[in-house]
Amino acid sequence: MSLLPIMVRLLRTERTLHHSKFNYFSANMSSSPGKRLRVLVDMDGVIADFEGGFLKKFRARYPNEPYVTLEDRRGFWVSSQYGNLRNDLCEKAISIWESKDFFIELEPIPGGVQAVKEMAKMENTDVFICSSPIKHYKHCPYEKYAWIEKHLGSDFLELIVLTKDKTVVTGDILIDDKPDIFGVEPNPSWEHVLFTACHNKHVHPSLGQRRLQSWADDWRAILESRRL
Ligand SMILES: Cc1cn([C@H]2C[C@H](O)[C@@H](COP(=O)(O)O)O2)c(=O)[nH]c1=O
Ligand SMILES: [Mg+2]
Repeated sequence: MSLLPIMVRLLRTERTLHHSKFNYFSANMSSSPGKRLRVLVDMDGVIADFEGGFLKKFRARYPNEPYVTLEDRRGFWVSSQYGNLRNDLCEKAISIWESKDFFIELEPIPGGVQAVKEMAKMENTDVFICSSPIKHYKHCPYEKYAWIEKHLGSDFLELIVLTKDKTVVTGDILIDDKPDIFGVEPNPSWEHVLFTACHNKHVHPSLGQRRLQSWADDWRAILESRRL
């Protein structure tokens, strides 16, 4: 087993602690009520129900094929779990999210839209939607923009970051359902708060990693803790 991912996580945790200590002292010294915060919010699995939308469309298109219930989902990659079920199911799974209307028709995750709107109105707070598009770009990027406009409003069209590599985006917090987020930047500026989803419920958080169980959970407290 490679020790590299563990060492990277340890370094990130150390960096997070260092940041919070630094911010604590600087906040106290300046008697400032708190620093300006930049929050990055993921789309799929955080505000848009990718898993529910996928399962519904997979069962409708392939009614005679086996499928994985949301209860039995394990691991971030749906395509891998379906491929493990039977080789050809990997391609069939991919065909679902490569289809027109897949992304635009995703249902909002309960409480997500309201929370993001509220967050964006908070004083000293900048919110960006940070999402990874698929490489099959015919529909996905367009539909991600359309989804944001439909559910969050046109003002949020200014606040979208589409990237395969979230480590190059700077921010204080990244709320994301993917347990391992790596890229070219070994020390991303953000603290990754893991948003609970069917596929990561059983994942043990890495050292010091915080979770947001749902949008009913205390996301405001998590934001405020980074402001100190
Ligand atoms: C589960 C799964 C997802 N994808 C794609 C679909 C989305 O465009 C991204 C995930 O984006 P996020 O910003 O990290 O939420 O990944 C995929 O290609 N294969 C999969 O199995
Ligand atoms: Mg996601």
